[in-house]
Order: sequence, then structure tokens, then C-alpha cells
Amino acid sequence: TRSTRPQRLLRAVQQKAIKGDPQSVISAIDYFCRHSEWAMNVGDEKGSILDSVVCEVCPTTALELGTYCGYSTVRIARLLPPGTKLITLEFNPAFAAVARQVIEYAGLQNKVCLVEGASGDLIPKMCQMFGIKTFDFVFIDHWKDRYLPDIKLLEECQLLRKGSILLADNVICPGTPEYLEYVRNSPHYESKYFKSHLEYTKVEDGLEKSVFLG
Ligand SMILES: C[S@@+](CC[C@H](N)C(=O)[O-])C[C@H]1O[C@@H](n2cnc3c(N)ncnc32)[C@H](O)[C@@H]1O
Ligand SMILES: O=C(c1ccccc1)c1ccc(O)c(O)c1[N+](=O)[O-]
Ligand SMILES: [Mg+2]
Repeated sequence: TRSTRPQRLLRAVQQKAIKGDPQSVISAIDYFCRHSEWAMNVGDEKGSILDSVVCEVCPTTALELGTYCGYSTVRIARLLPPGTKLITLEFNPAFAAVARQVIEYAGLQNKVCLVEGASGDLIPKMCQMFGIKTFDFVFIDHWKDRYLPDIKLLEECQLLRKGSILLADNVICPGTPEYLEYVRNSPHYESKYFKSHLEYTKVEDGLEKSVFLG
């Protein structure tokens, strides 16, 4: 049977990257997506913005909604100091299986906790599962119609604190209009748009960074 795109992406990592070297894993995936097959990773251009926000926040607790093949998971985890954990949620078992191998190839399995399941079910369990009180940083990159309900859920579960940073991918393409309207108009958030491009294309897209004000 034909391989899947995530499986072909994983093979490219295994053939081109150096085991234990996160940057070479990132470069191998970006090369594959530019020259072989487009895939919905945040990519190198928006990835650099993601890197700068992670470095600025220096999170001790971080959450990622939507793992896919683990590209952004590796980007974030490689920047985290020892002792900090990135929790990443993925409800597609086939994608999760590939992501685990990509994360392990990068040597970052001790900084990442990949949980298989739907964000709507797992977010309310973060406290009991991990003893997490609040998240310093949340990267939002799952299906676009879930962005707004899931940040409202994070608020309800009291998983955000004054100063928590939300960084949302694809606010222009494919677009997340309800989410944007909410974080830009709510008195509980201060938002800023980082203009960029849809991964591996010239189409406009960008990231929205929102600070929770409490
Ligand atoms: C765009 S991909 C993630 C890309 C990844 N963040 C990166 O940049 O490398 C979106 C992923 O979110 C997953 N997903 C969508 N809705 C979800 C949900 N409610 N809970 C968990 N995973 C979800 C999809 O299966 C898919 O793998
Ligand atoms: O929705 C798509 C999409 C829509 C149609 C075809 C392929 C992908 C998409 C495109 C770029 C992204 O960065 C991204 O995160 C997603 N996504 O699925 O979450
Ligand atoms: Mg995206």
C-alpha cells in the first residue's frame, strides 16, 4: 500500500538529518516540503517568528495544540531550558506515531510529552494529568474552527495567568476570523499581528500573538 505523506516526511528526516541534531531535522523537513511535497508545518519563515517568541517568553510550561509530524514541536522544544516540558496534543494516531519518531530522532523526547487525543477532552485534564496550574505559552495550530472554543476552555479551566502568551498560526490563511475578532476586541487580551507567508508559499499569512491580561 502507498505510503502516507507523514511517512515520506519521516523517511526524509531519517535519510537527511543527523540523529540528535534538532536543527538538521528542521532543515530536512523544510527541504522536503519545499522541493518534494508541501505539508502543513508552520515552516521556516513563520518558524523563525515562533522561535523568537519562545525565546522571549522562556516558558517553564508550554502547550501545543496540533502536533502533526512534530516539526513545530521540535522547533519549540529545542529552545526550552532543561527541566521544562512541552505538552503537545494530537488526535490523529497515524500523525502522532510519525511525530513521536521525528521528536525522538531530534533527541528531544525528554522535553516533550505528546498526548494522543482531542484538545477539547484533554485541556480540562491538564491539571490532573501533569499537575499543571497555568501555561506560560500556548502555540495554537490545530483545526481552525477549534481556536476560539479552545482558548475559552483554557480560560474556564484557569490554565491562563496574567501574562500567558498565546501564539496562533494561520490567522490569515486558511484564516481564523472568529478567533481574531475575539482576541483583538476582548478586554482580557492584548494582541499583535506578525505578517508572514503561508508555509513554503508566497501567499500572505501570519501569526497572532496575544497576551492574557487576567
Ligand atoms: C497544521 S497541523 C499541525 C502542524 C504543526 N503544529 C507544525 O507546525 O508542525 C494540525 C494538526 O492538528 C490536529 N488536530 C486538529 N484538531 C485537533 C484537536 N481538536 N485536538 C487535537 N489535535 C487536533 C490534526 O490532526 C493535525 O495533525
Ligand atoms: O487547514 C489547512 C489546510 C487546508 C487545506 C489543505 C491543506 C491544509 C492548514 C493549512 C496551513 C496550516 O499551517 C495549517 O495549520 C492548516 N491546518 O490544517 O491546520
Ligand atoms: Mg498551521
